[in-house]
Amino acid sequence: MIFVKNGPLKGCVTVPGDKSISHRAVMFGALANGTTEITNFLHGADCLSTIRCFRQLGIEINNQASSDTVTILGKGLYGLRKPDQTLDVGNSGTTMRLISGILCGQDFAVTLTGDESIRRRPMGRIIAPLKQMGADIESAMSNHCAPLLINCTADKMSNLNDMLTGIRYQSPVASAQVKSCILLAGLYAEGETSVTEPYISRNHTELMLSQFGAAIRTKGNTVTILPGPYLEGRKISVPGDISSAAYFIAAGLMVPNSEVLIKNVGINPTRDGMLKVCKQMGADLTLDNIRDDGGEPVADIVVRHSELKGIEIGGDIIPTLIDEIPMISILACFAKGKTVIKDASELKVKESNRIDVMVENLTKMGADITATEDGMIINGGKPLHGATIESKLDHRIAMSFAVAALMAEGDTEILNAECVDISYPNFYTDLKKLYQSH
Ligand SMILES: O=C(O)C1=C[C@@H](OP(=O)(O)O)[C@@H](O)[C@H](O)C1
Ligand SMILES: C=C(OP(=O)(O)O)C(=O)O
Repeated sequence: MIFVKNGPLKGCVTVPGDKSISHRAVMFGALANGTTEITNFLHGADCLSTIRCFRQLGIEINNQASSDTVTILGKGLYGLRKPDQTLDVGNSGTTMRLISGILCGQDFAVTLTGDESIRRRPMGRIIAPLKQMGADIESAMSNHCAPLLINCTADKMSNLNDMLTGIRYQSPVASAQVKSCILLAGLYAEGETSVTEPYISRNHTELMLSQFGAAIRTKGNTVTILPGPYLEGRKISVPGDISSAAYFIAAGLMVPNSEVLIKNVGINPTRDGMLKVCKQMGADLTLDNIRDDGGEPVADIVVRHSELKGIEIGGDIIPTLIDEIPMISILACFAKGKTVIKDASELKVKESNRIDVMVENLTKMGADITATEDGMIINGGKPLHGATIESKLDHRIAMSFAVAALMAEGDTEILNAECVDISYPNFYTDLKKLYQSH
């Protein structure tokens, strides 16, 4: 797909539902008793993978493409059935890691796999704690990656009660997927299960599980859950995804004379690092109509073109903006001075190695950017020119460069641009509307 310099961006956009919250709503709805109705569900390929897996596990899910509402007929914590085939999570790390915690609590064996990218991503980070809980979970190729073989049938369990055992886990990484996986296994464990993280990662699991009736509490960086006994189906309204809003925030700030209103965006403080960073860089960015939507804070965001300055980004803010770093690194190319992004080595184990892929592609466009061990250094101010961009089938890379192209002289070609389907199927249409509507 070819993109050219364009702008200004004017008008209003409503981003689709939050990916993390959509996944969790399906999973917890399946484990609850009764009906769960999800509005503003994200119909991206990743969340559809979660729906497909839970259908294979015997859950009835009504999902009409014409409507944003999905209905789950939950069967309770012990209502899943053995699937006939291997479960395929597609490209979704969230599905793979969270479902593994749930499947370790089931009395049937199952194999989990996914696409080529998923089969390269590290699963040792969930295998180790799940094994500590007494689960029988293995990497099929013994390489700490998927396919995963899970067999926690009664005869395989080391615990005399045929159950998982609660653990106190000190996680080496700040990862909501690792944390959520262990907490979900904790629903099926004997005693308390707790996870302590080096920095707090997104807390949607904690907020939503508690609404479903789980006994879960947070103190500092530690979350503790008690087993079962009963989750109750409920209505869930999914806020717009701040990770999708990030592209319009950046485009509005970078392209001269732009003014964009982004409506109904989730601003949970464990996800809002991009807003803080933009402010610190000097952005003209305001939050209007701040409200609570079913336990998650939501706002409308107004951004106007701004002169930005480089800053240092690292430490506890990183998990709160981890998926926005590709976009932030492009923003830094248009800021005055130096931006240093550190403590972000997790970027290397996403859908692609997002440090290398950003540095490689931005260098092709003429940026002054260097990869470091745990991030990147960008000297802003060099004009960008069009280039051929390898998206590496990574949705966040494709979307980030579609925005960079608006500021680059000449054509920018993005290879495999359709991979945005993973989290934002209408992204290019929504972006175009903002610069073509006036
Ligand atoms: O829990 C989640 O929904 C997610 C957690 C993050 O991954 P990690 O837990 O690996 O940091 C994030 O990058 C991913 O897009 C979604
Ligand atoms: C890393 C991401 O997702 P996941 O880990 O679920 O594949 C993402 O959406 O940027």
